[in-house]
Amino acid sequence: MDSSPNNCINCEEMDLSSGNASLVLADPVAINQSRLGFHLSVFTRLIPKKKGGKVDDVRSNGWLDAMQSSSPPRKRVVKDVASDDSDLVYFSWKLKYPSALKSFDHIINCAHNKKIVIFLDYDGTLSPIVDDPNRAFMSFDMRSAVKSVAKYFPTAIISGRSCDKVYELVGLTELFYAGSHGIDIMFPAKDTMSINHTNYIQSIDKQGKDVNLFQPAREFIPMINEVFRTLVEVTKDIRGALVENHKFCTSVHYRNVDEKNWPIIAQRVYDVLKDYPRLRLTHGRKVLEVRPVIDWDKGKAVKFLLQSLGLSNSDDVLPIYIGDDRTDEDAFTVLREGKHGYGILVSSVPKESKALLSLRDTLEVKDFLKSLVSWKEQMIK
Ligand SMILES: O=P(O)(O)OC[C@H]1O[C@H](O[C@H]2O[C@H](CO)[C@@H](O)[C@H](O)[C@H]2O)[C@H](O)[C@@H](O)[C@@H]1O
Repeated sequence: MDSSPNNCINCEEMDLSSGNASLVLADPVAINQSRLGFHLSVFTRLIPKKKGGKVDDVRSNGWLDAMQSSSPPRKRVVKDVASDDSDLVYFSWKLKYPSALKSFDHIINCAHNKKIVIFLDYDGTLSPIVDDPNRAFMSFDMRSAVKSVAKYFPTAIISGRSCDKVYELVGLTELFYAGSHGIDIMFPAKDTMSINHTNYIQSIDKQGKDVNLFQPAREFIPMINEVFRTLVEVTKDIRGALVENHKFCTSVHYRNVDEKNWPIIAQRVYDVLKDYPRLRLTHGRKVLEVRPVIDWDKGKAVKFLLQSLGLSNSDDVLPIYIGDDRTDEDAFTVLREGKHGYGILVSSVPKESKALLSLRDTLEVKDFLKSLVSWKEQMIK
Protein backbone atom coordinates (compact mmCIF):
# COMPACT_ATOMS: atom_id res chain seq x y z
CA MET A 1 0.00 0.00 0.00
CA ASP A 2 1.21 3.50 -0.77
CA SER A 3 1.81 5.01 2.62
CA SER A 4 2.00 8.69 1.74
CA PRO A 5 0.34 10.95 4.29
CA ASN A 6 -2.34 12.00 1.82
CA ASN A 7 -3.29 8.43 1.15
CA CYS A 8 -3.64 7.76 4.83
CA ILE A 9 -6.11 10.60 5.22
CA ASN A 10 -8.16 9.19 2.38
CA CYS A 11 -8.11 5.70 3.92
CA GLU A 12 -9.41 7.13 7.17
CA GLU A 13 -12.17 8.97 5.35
CA MET A 14 -13.25 5.69 3.81
CA ASP A 15 -13.20 3.86 7.11
CA LEU A 16 -15.56 6.34 8.65
CA SER A 17 -18.03 6.47 5.85
CA SER A 18 -18.44 2.75 5.41
CA GLY A 19 -20.00 -0.10 7.24
CA ASN A 20 -21.22 0.61 10.71
CA ALA A 21 -24.98 0.82 10.97
CA SER A 22 -25.09 2.52 14.36
CA LEU A 23 -24.56 6.27 14.50
CA VAL A 24 -21.79 6.38 17.07
CA LEU A 25 -18.71 4.60 15.79
CA ALA A 26 -17.56 1.54 17.70
CA ASP A 27 -14.24 2.87 18.97
CA PRO A 28 -14.09 6.61 18.53
CA VAL A 29 -10.85 6.94 20.45
CA ALA A 30 -8.99 4.49 18.23
CA ILE A 31 -10.44 6.01 15.09
CA ASN A 32 -9.60 9.51 16.19
CA GLN A 33 -6.09 8.51 17.12
CA SER A 34 -5.52 6.95 13.74
CA ARG A 35 -7.01 10.09 12.12
CA LEU A 36 -4.58 12.16 14.10
CA GLY A 37 -1.78 10.04 12.73
CA PHE A 38 -0.55 8.26 15.86
CA HIS A 39 -0.01 5.08 13.87
CA LEU A 40 2.21 6.66 11.24
CA SER A 41 5.49 6.03 13.01
CA VAL A 42 7.13 5.31 9.67
CA PHE A 43 6.93 8.99 8.67
CA THR A 44 8.39 10.31 11.87
CA ARG A 45 11.52 8.38 10.98
CA LEU A 46 11.65 10.04 7.54
CA ILE A 47 10.89 13.60 8.59
CA PRO A 48 13.62 15.56 10.33
CA LYS A 49 12.63 16.68 13.83
CA LYS A 50 12.24 20.42 14.27
CA LYS A 51 13.81 21.98 17.32
CA GLY A 52 11.27 21.78 20.12
CA GLY A 53 9.19 19.28 18.13
CA LYS A 54 6.30 21.75 17.98
CA VAL A 55 5.04 21.03 14.47
CA ASP A 56 6.21 17.46 14.06
CA ASP A 57 2.77 15.91 14.58
CA VAL A 58 1.11 17.78 11.75
CA ARG A 59 4.03 17.25 9.39
CA SER A 60 4.02 13.54 10.02
CA ASN A 61 0.30 12.87 10.05
CA GLY A 62 -0.33 14.42 6.64
CA TRP A 63 -2.32 17.45 7.78
CA LEU A 64 0.16 19.85 6.20
CA ASP A 65 0.15 18.03 2.87
CA ALA A 66 -3.64 18.06 2.93
CA MET A 67 -3.64 21.77 3.74
CA GLN A 68 -1.24 22.55 0.93
CA SER A 69 -3.30 20.65 -1.61
CA SER A 70 -6.65 22.06 -0.47
CA SER A 71 -8.42 24.51 -2.75
CA PRO A 72 -5.94 24.95 -5.62
CA PRO A 73 -6.22 28.35 -7.31
CA ARG A 74 -9.01 28.67 -9.83
CA LYS A 75 -8.03 28.68 -13.46
CA ARG A 76 -10.17 30.54 -15.93
CA VAL A 77 -10.20 28.72 -19.26
CA VAL A 78 -11.61 30.88 -22.00
CA LYS A 79 -13.36 28.77 -24.67
CA ASP A 80 -12.77 25.05 -24.98
CA VAL A 81 -9.32 25.53 -26.46
CA ALA A 82 -6.12 24.45 -24.75
CA SER A 83 -3.59 27.24 -24.53
CA ASP A 84 -1.00 25.50 -22.36
CA ASP A 85 -0.16 22.15 -20.78
CA SER A 86 -2.43 22.67 -17.79
CA ASP A 87 -5.38 23.28 -20.15
CA LEU A 88 -4.53 20.03 -21.93
CA VAL A 89 -4.53 18.22 -18.60
CA TYR A 90 -7.90 19.82 -17.80
CA PHE A 91 -9.41 18.76 -21.14
CA SER A 92 -8.21 15.20 -20.75
CA TRP A 93 -9.63 15.18 -17.19
CA LYS A 94 -12.98 16.24 -18.72
CA LEU A 95 -12.99 13.00 -20.68
CA LYS A 96 -13.29 11.22 -17.35
CA TYR A 97 -15.72 13.76 -15.84
CA PRO A 98 -17.74 15.08 -18.80
CA SER A 99 -19.54 18.39 -18.58
CA ALA A 100 -23.03 18.04 -17.09
CA LEU A 101 -24.14 20.77 -19.52
CA LYS A 102 -22.91 18.82 -22.52
CA SER A 103 -24.41 15.62 -21.06
CA PHE A 104 -27.75 17.30 -20.43
CA ASP A 105 -29.69 15.28 -23.04
CA HIS A 106 -28.31 12.09 -21.58
CA ILE A 107 -29.39 13.12 -18.06
CA ILE A 108 -32.94 13.92 -19.12
CA ASN A 109 -33.18 10.65 -21.04
CA CYS A 110 -32.33 8.87 -17.80
CA ALA A 111 -34.90 11.03 -16.00
CA HIS A 112 -37.71 9.68 -18.20
CA ASN A 113 -40.61 8.68 -15.88
CA LYS A 114 -38.48 9.46 -12.83
CA LYS A 115 -38.74 12.15 -10.21
CA ILE A 116 -35.63 14.34 -10.16
CA VAL A 117 -34.40 15.36 -6.69
CA ILE A 118 -31.76 18.08 -6.42
CA PHE A 119 -29.05 18.28 -3.74
CA LEU A 120 -26.80 21.33 -3.66
CA ASP A 121 -23.72 22.20 -1.67
CA TYR A 122 -23.43 25.92 -0.82
CA ASP A 123 -19.86 27.30 -0.79
CA GLY A 124 -18.08 26.89 -4.11
CA THR A 125 -21.28 25.56 -5.70
CA LEU A 126 -23.94 28.26 -5.26
CA SER A 127 -21.59 31.03 -4.18
CA PRO A 128 -18.04 31.53 -5.46
CA ILE A 129 -15.20 30.94 -2.99
CA VAL A 130 -14.18 34.28 -1.46
CA ASP A 131 -11.64 35.23 1.20
CA ASP A 132 -14.19 36.19 3.83
CA PRO A 133 -16.65 33.38 4.70
CA ASN A 134 -19.07 36.02 5.99
CA ARG A 135 -19.29 37.53 2.52
CA ALA A 136 -20.00 34.36 0.53
CA PHE A 137 -23.22 35.56 -1.04
CA MET A 138 -25.26 34.01 -3.83
CA SER A 139 -25.91 36.16 -6.86
CA PHE A 140 -29.46 37.34 -7.52
CA ASP A 141 -29.54 35.12 -10.65
CA MET A 142 -28.39 32.07 -8.73
CA ARG A 143 -31.06 32.55 -6.07
CA SER A 144 -33.68 32.87 -8.76
CA ALA A 145 -32.38 29.70 -10.51
CA VAL A 146 -32.51 27.74 -7.22
CA LYS A 147 -36.01 29.07 -6.49
CA SER A 148 -37.22 27.97 -9.94
CA VAL A 149 -35.63 24.54 -9.60
CA ALA A 150 -37.34 24.08 -6.21
CA LYS A 151 -40.68 24.89 -7.83
CA TYR A 152 -40.43 21.73 -9.95
CA PHE A 153 -38.13 19.37 -8.05
CA PRO A 154 -37.62 18.62 -4.34
CA THR A 155 -34.43 20.56 -3.55
CA ALA A 156 -32.09 20.39 -0.56
CA ILE A 157 -28.99 22.36 0.38
CA ILE A 158 -26.38 20.28 2.22
CA SER A 159 -23.65 22.46 3.68
CA GLY A 160 -20.77 22.44 6.15
CA ARG A 161 -22.17 25.64 7.60
CA SER A 162 -24.79 25.72 10.34
CA CYS A 163 -28.34 25.17 9.16
CA ASP A 164 -29.33 28.65 10.38
CA LYS A 165 -26.45 30.34 8.56
CA VAL A 166 -27.05 28.61 5.25
CA TYR A 167 -30.79 29.33 5.52
CA GLU A 168 -29.96 32.98 6.16
CA LEU A 169 -27.64 33.08 3.11
CA VAL A 170 -30.03 31.30 0.75
CA GLY A 171 -33.25 32.76 2.10
CA LEU A 172 -35.67 30.39 0.34
CA THR A 173 -38.35 28.76 2.49
CA GLU A 174 -39.25 26.13 -0.10
CA LEU A 175 -36.01 24.13 0.33
CA PHE A 176 -34.78 21.47 2.73
CA TYR A 177 -31.63 22.41 4.62
CA ALA A 178 -28.93 20.20 6.09
CA GLY A 179 -26.15 22.01 7.98
CA SER A 180 -22.94 20.89 9.71
CA HIS A 181 -22.16 18.46 6.86
CA GLY A 182 -25.62 16.91 7.02
CA ILE A 183 -26.02 16.35 10.78
CA ASP A 184 -28.50 19.20 11.26
CA ILE A 185 -31.48 18.61 8.99
CA MET A 186 -34.49 20.89 8.81
CA PHE A 187 -37.72 20.13 6.94
CA PRO A 188 -40.84 22.21 6.66
CA ALA A 189 -43.35 20.30 8.82
CA LYS A 190 -45.83 20.05 5.96
CA ASP A 191 -43.47 17.60 4.20
CA THR A 192 -44.19 14.04 5.19
CA MET A 193 -41.72 12.33 7.45
CA SER A 194 -42.22 8.78 6.35
CA ILE A 195 -39.56 7.35 8.60
CA ASN A 196 -39.63 7.18 12.31
CA HIS A 197 -36.35 8.10 13.96
CA THR A 198 -35.69 8.65 17.62
CA ASN A 199 -33.66 11.78 16.94
CA TYR A 200 -36.40 13.52 15.00
CA ILE A 201 -37.97 16.48 16.82
CA GLN A 202 -40.60 19.11 16.07
CA SER A 203 -39.64 22.74 16.36
CA ILE A 204 -40.38 26.25 15.12
CA ASP A 205 -38.06 28.18 12.79
CA LYS A 206 -37.08 31.84 13.03
CA GLN A 207 -40.17 32.87 11.05
CA GLY A 208 -42.43 30.97 13.44
CA LYS A 209 -43.13 28.13 10.99
CA ASP A 210 -43.37 24.50 12.16
CA VAL A 211 -40.32 22.51 11.18
CA ASN A 212 -39.04 18.99 11.74
CA LEU A 213 -35.45 18.64 12.87
CA PHE A 214 -33.17 15.63 12.63
CA GLN A 215 -30.07 16.21 14.73
CA PRO A 216 -28.26 12.95 15.51
CA ALA A 217 -25.42 14.77 17.28
CA ARG A 218 -27.36 16.92 19.77
CA GLU A 219 -25.34 15.61 22.67
CA PHE A 220 -22.23 17.19 21.09
CA ILE A 221 -23.49 20.80 21.28
CA PRO A 222 -21.82 21.64 24.63
CA MET A 223 -18.58 19.98 23.51
CA ILE A 224 -18.57 21.89 20.20
CA ASN A 225 -19.19 25.17 22.05
CA GLU A 226 -16.31 24.42 24.39
CA VAL A 227 -13.88 23.41 21.64
CA PHE A 228 -14.93 26.45 19.59
CA ARG A 229 -14.03 28.78 22.47
CA THR A 230 -10.69 27.01 22.96
CA LEU A 231 -9.87 27.19 19.24
CA VAL A 232 -10.68 30.92 19.18
CA GLU A 233 -8.34 31.39 22.14
CA VAL A 234 -5.41 29.36 20.77
CA THR A 235 -5.55 30.94 17.30
CA LYS A 236 -6.16 34.55 18.34
CA ASP A 237 -2.50 35.56 17.82
CA ILE A 238 -2.35 34.02 14.33
CA ARG A 239 -3.07 36.77 11.84
CA GLY A 240 -5.88 35.88 9.43
CA ALA A 241 -7.12 32.82 11.37
CA LEU A 242 -10.88 32.60 11.72
CA VAL A 243 -12.93 30.10 13.73
CA GLU A 244 -16.63 29.53 13.03
CA ASN A 245 -19.14 27.74 15.25
CA HIS A 246 -21.67 25.76 13.22
CA LYS A 247 -23.44 24.27 16.28
CA PHE A 248 -22.56 20.63 15.45
CA CYS A 249 -19.09 21.29 14.06
CA THR A 250 -16.54 24.06 14.08
CA SER A 251 -14.26 25.33 11.31
CA VAL A 252 -10.78 26.81 11.53
CA HIS A 253 -10.04 28.86 8.42
CA TYR A 254 -6.45 29.44 7.27
CA ARG A 255 -7.13 30.95 3.81
CA ASN A 256 -5.98 34.35 5.07
CA VAL A 257 -3.10 33.03 7.20
CA ASP A 258 0.43 33.41 5.85
CA GLU A 259 1.51 29.97 4.59
CA LYS A 260 4.56 30.01 6.84
CA ASN A 261 2.15 29.92 9.81
CA TRP A 262 0.10 26.95 8.58
CA PRO A 263 2.17 24.44 10.56
CA ILE A 264 1.54 26.50 13.69
CA ILE A 265 -2.23 26.74 13.25
CA ALA A 266 -2.42 23.03 12.37
CA GLN A 267 -0.36 22.04 15.41
CA ARG A 268 -2.52 24.12 17.74
CA VAL A 269 -5.72 22.54 16.43
CA TYR A 270 -4.09 19.13 16.72
CA ASP A 271 -3.08 19.80 20.33
CA VAL A 272 -6.62 20.88 21.24
CA LEU A 273 -8.14 17.79 19.61
CA LYS A 274 -5.94 15.46 21.66
CA ASP A 275 -8.29 16.27 24.57
CA TYR A 276 -11.39 15.44 22.52
CA PRO A 277 -11.30 11.83 21.37
CA ARG A 278 -14.96 12.08 20.36
CA LEU A 279 -14.19 14.74 17.78
CA ARG A 280 -12.45 14.25 14.45
CA LEU A 281 -10.86 16.45 11.84
CA THR A 282 -11.59 16.63 8.11
CA HIS A 283 -10.10 18.95 5.51
CA GLY A 284 -12.08 21.40 3.40
CA ARG A 285 -11.05 24.27 1.16
CA LYS A 286 -8.40 26.06 3.23
CA VAL A 287 -10.33 25.07 6.34
CA LEU A 288 -9.88 22.50 9.11
CA GLU A 289 -13.27 21.08 10.04
CA VAL A 290 -13.78 19.66 13.55
CA ARG A 291 -16.71 17.24 13.65
CA PRO A 292 -18.25 14.68 16.01
CA VAL A 293 -17.08 11.11 15.58
CA ILE A 294 -20.43 9.81 14.48
CA ASP A 295 -21.21 7.70 11.46
CA TRP A 296 -22.89 10.51 9.58
CA ASP A 297 -21.87 12.64 6.60
CA LYS A 298 -23.34 14.31 3.51
CA GLY A 299 -23.88 10.90 1.91
CA LYS A 300 -25.92 9.71 4.88
CA ALA A 301 -27.89 12.97 4.74
CA VAL A 302 -28.76 12.32 1.08
CA LYS A 303 -30.02 8.82 1.93
CA PHE A 304 -31.94 10.14 4.93
CA LEU A 305 -33.63 12.92 2.94
CA LEU A 306 -34.59 10.56 0.12
CA GLN A 307 -36.06 8.09 2.61
CA SER A 308 -37.84 10.80 4.55
CA LEU A 309 -39.48 12.09 1.40
CA GLY A 310 -40.47 8.58 0.35
CA LEU A 311 -38.11 8.87 -2.61
CA SER A 312 -35.54 6.18 -2.04
CA ASN A 313 -36.74 3.80 -4.73
CA SER A 314 -34.03 4.04 -7.36
CA ASP A 315 -36.39 2.92 -10.14
CA ASP A 316 -38.59 5.99 -9.77
CA VAL A 317 -36.15 8.64 -8.61
CA LEU A 318 -33.13 10.38 -10.12
CA PRO A 319 -31.07 12.24 -7.50
CA ILE A 320 -28.61 14.86 -8.72
CA TYR A 321 -25.97 16.11 -6.25
CA ILE A 322 -23.80 19.12 -7.12
CA GLY A 323 -20.80 19.97 -4.93
CA ASP A 324 -17.18 21.11 -5.04
CA ASP A 325 -15.55 19.97 -1.81
CA ARG A 326 -14.00 16.89 -0.23
CA THR A 327 -17.00 16.52 2.08
CA ASP A 328 -19.24 16.24 -1.00
CA GLU A 329 -17.37 13.09 -1.99
CA ASP A 330 -19.39 11.14 0.62
CA ALA A 331 -22.55 12.05 -1.27
CA PHE A 332 -21.00 11.28 -4.67
CA THR A 333 -19.97 7.88 -3.30
CA VAL A 334 -23.52 7.07 -2.16
CA LEU A 335 -24.90 7.87 -5.62
CA ARG A 336 -22.12 6.07 -7.47
CA GLU A 337 -22.26 2.94 -5.31
CA GLY A 338 -26.05 2.84 -5.48
CA LYS A 339 -25.85 3.35 -9.27
CA HIS A 340 -28.43 5.97 -8.50
CA GLY A 341 -28.42 9.39 -10.17
CA TYR A 342 -25.57 11.78 -10.86
CA GLY A 343 -22.85 13.29 -8.73
CA ILE A 344 -21.59 16.48 -10.36
CA LEU A 345 -18.26 17.95 -9.23
CA VAL A 346 -17.76 21.71 -9.54
CA SER A 347 -14.11 22.28 -10.38
CA SER A 348 -12.01 24.33 -12.76
CA VAL A 349 -8.96 22.18 -12.08
CA PRO A 350 -8.50 18.40 -12.44
CA LYS A 351 -9.38 16.51 -9.23
CA GLU A 352 -9.98 12.85 -8.48
CA SER A 353 -13.62 12.41 -7.53
CA LYS A 354 -16.42 9.92 -7.08
CA ALA A 355 -18.64 12.23 -9.14
CA LEU A 356 -19.67 11.15 -12.64
CA LEU A 357 -19.89 14.56 -14.29
CA SER A 358 -18.46 18.04 -13.79
CA LEU A 359 -19.24 21.73 -14.05
CA ARG A 360 -16.51 24.32 -14.18
CA ASP A 361 -17.79 26.96 -11.74
CA THR A 362 -20.85 28.51 -10.12
CA LEU A 363 -21.85 30.13 -13.44
CA GLU A 364 -22.11 26.71 -15.04
CA VAL A 365 -24.05 25.45 -11.99
CA LYS A 366 -26.57 28.24 -12.57
CA ASP A 367 -26.80 27.39 -16.30
CA PHE A 368 -27.36 23.74 -15.45
CA LEU A 369 -30.16 24.56 -12.98
CA LYS A 370 -31.76 26.88 -15.52
CA SER A 371 -31.59 24.13 -18.17
CA LEU A 372 -33.46 21.78 -15.84
CA VAL A 373 -36.15 24.40 -15.33
CA SER A 374 -36.51 25.12 -19.08
CA TRP A 375 -36.71 21.41 -19.84
CA LYS A 376 -39.40 20.88 -17.18
CA GLU A 377 -41.39 23.88 -18.43
CA GLN A 378 -41.30 22.52 -21.98
CA MET A 379 -42.53 19.15 -20.70
CA ILE A 380 -45.55 20.54 -18.92
CA LYS A 381 -46.62 22.95 -21.69
O1 LIG B 1 -20.33 22.44 2.52
P1 LIG B 1 -20.15 23.85 2.08
O2 LIG B 1 -21.45 24.59 1.93
O3 LIG B 1 -19.31 23.96 0.83
O4 LIG B 1 -19.36 24.57 3.26
C1 LIG B 1 -17.98 24.25 3.48
C2 LIG B 1 -17.31 25.40 4.18
O5 LIG B 1 -17.63 26.57 3.43
C3 LIG B 1 -17.19 27.82 3.94
O6 LIG B 1 -15.80 27.92 3.75
C4 LIG B 1 -15.40 27.90 2.39
O7 LIG B 1 -15.95 29.04 1.70
C5 LIG B 1 -15.49 30.32 2.20
C6 LIG B 1 -16.25 31.40 1.44
O8 LIG B 1 -16.08 31.30 0.06
C7 LIG B 1 -13.97 30.42 2.02
O9 LIG B 1 -13.49 31.66 2.52
C8 LIG B 1 -13.31 29.26 2.78
O10 LIG B 1 -11.91 29.27 2.55
C9 LIG B 1 -13.88 27.92 2.31
O11 LIG B 1 -13.38 26.85 3.11
C10 LIG B 1 -17.58 27.98 5.38
O12 LIG B 1 -17.06 29.19 5.89
C11 LIG B 1 -17.12 26.80 6.19
O13 LIG B 1 -17.51 26.97 7.51
C12 LIG B 1 -17.78 25.57 5.60
O14 LIG B 1 -17.47 24.43 6.38
